Amino acid sequence: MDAPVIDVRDVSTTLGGQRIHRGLSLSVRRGEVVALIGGSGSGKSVLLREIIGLIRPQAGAIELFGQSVCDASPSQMNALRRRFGVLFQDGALFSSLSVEDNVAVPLFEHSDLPHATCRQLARLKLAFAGLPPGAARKRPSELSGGMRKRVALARALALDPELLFLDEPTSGLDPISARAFDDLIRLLADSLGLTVFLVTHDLDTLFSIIDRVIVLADGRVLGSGTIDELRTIDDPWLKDYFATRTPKGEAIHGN
Ligand SMILES: Nc1ncnc2c1ncn2[C@@H]1O[C@H](COP(=O)(O)OP(=O)(O)OP(=O)(O)O)[C@@H](O)[C@H]1O
Repeated sequence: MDAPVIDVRDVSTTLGGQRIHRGLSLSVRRGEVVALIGGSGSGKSVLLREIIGLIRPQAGAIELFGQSVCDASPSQMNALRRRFGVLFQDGALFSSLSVEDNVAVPLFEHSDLPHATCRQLARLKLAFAGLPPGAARKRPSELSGGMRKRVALARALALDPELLFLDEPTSGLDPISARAFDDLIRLLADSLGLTVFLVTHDLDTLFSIIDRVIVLADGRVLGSGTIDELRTIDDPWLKDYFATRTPKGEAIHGN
């Protein structure tokens, strides 16, 4: 069997004197679309930042593609970064750059291609993310929130990653744009064979595009599985969470 694409083992994290993760373990296989859920402050975003090497946990091991993140040298981390894309909650676009240059930045940084070629590739990624050609020369501030999310997604895809991290991808979007964005993520995962790991509060995302849900509580993984499997867990937060939405025959994607 393939080694997991993401492997988190026994991670413990304390930040500002607060224990956030207490021996947390999870893994994600190639091609899975996995959502991480949990109450506010349960440590989802911190875990995401640890997995991508921005924060170092006090204890435990994190591997991406079989390579340790915690022990990676700067050049090893750089090589790892080329294999994954990240879409942060606020998009983190550069307001002073054009949309196409925002998407081209990873190519400017990680390839030896001429800038004109990087921009051509950026325009392809923008089309892939569903943006019209006219958007490329605009500034991010001239686009709608939904379009800016798509620019950020195009940038996360700039280096043709195998793995995509998304932090609250549908936050701030109206329901129609949110569902369209969900559909785009699933389409990309299916057509490119991407592994997707996302943090979300959006139940519609879980019901529509996710293969497996991982629940964080009390600094550990409370459960992992399809929504139907998680409904059987006797936990007050989880029961309240799912009670906000009754099943309408929506089936979670098979696992
Ligand atoms: N740099 C930091 N220094 C100190 N504490 C931090 C830091 N970053 C996060 N925390 C704390 O860690 C805890 C977990 O934060 P995190 O952002 O991971 O929660 P979350 O599960 O993503 O929450 P939400 O769903 O509300 O976004 C919070 O109590 C937060 O205040």
